[in-house]
Amino acid sequence: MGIVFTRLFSSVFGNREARILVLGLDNAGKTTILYRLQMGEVVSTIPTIGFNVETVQYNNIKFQVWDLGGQTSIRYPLFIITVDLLTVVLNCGCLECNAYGLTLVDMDMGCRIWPYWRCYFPNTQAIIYVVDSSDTDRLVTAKEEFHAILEEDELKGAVVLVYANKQDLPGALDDAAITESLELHKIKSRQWAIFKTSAIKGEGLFEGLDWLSNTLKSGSS
Ligand SMILES: Nc1nc2c(ncn2[C@@H]2O[C@H](COP(=O)(O)OP(=O)(O)OP(=O)(O)O)[C@@H](O)[C@H]2O)c(=O)[nH]1
Ligand SMILES: [Mg+2]
Repeated sequence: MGIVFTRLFSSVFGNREARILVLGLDNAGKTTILYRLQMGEVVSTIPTIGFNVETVQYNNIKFQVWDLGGQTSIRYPLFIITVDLLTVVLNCGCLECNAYGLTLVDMDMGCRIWPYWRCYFPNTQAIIYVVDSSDTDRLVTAKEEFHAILEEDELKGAVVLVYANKQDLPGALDDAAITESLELHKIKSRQWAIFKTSAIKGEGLFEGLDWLSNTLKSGSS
């Protein structure tokens, strides 16, 4: 009843909610972006183990933004072997797996075979994929990672916003070059856009969010 009322209230007053995953290789700038969007400030970061989640209210949409650490990825699940069951569960994010109704018959093996990010995929409306545009050595890895994410069933309906981040650094590739490197033109069945950003300077982030909010609004009745 509560949920029905909330939905009714939301549809009458135009408040929308969207769940967004911020993904990308480690050091791409995901956490810096998250807090730039949320607080308007640059925070000092350490590599994210697990996730950060914050709410960003923008353009009449309440974005629930999940920033998943890039140290682990869909292709390289966490391999944590420990006798301490609690450590295994917390480090692997498998509590979230359970929350989505997945049964882990063998907790230890379950954590090891379940790619870590996948626990966060259900009910996602959009992916923000962050690339370090100056890290040219790892663009191939960033591309492979990106296309593997797009293959995931749970993310088939999600729209994609790419942030070509760290534009302030010398040698950073521009949006056209990142488009080519990530082979964005291979994306056929969903809406996507790329924006040049500098999380440090605060440039491009809200332009991307404008595109995202307009795209999400036009996609929902
Ligand atoms: N010059 C520059 N540095 C940036 C920018 N965005 C982030 N950084 C720096 O890049 C480093 C990594 O940023 P994080 O936000 O921690 O990266 P992350 O993607 O969250 O990394 P993981 O948590 O390891 O996945 C930090 O030193 C940031 O200050 C940017 O636009 N320009
Ligand atoms: Mg981080």
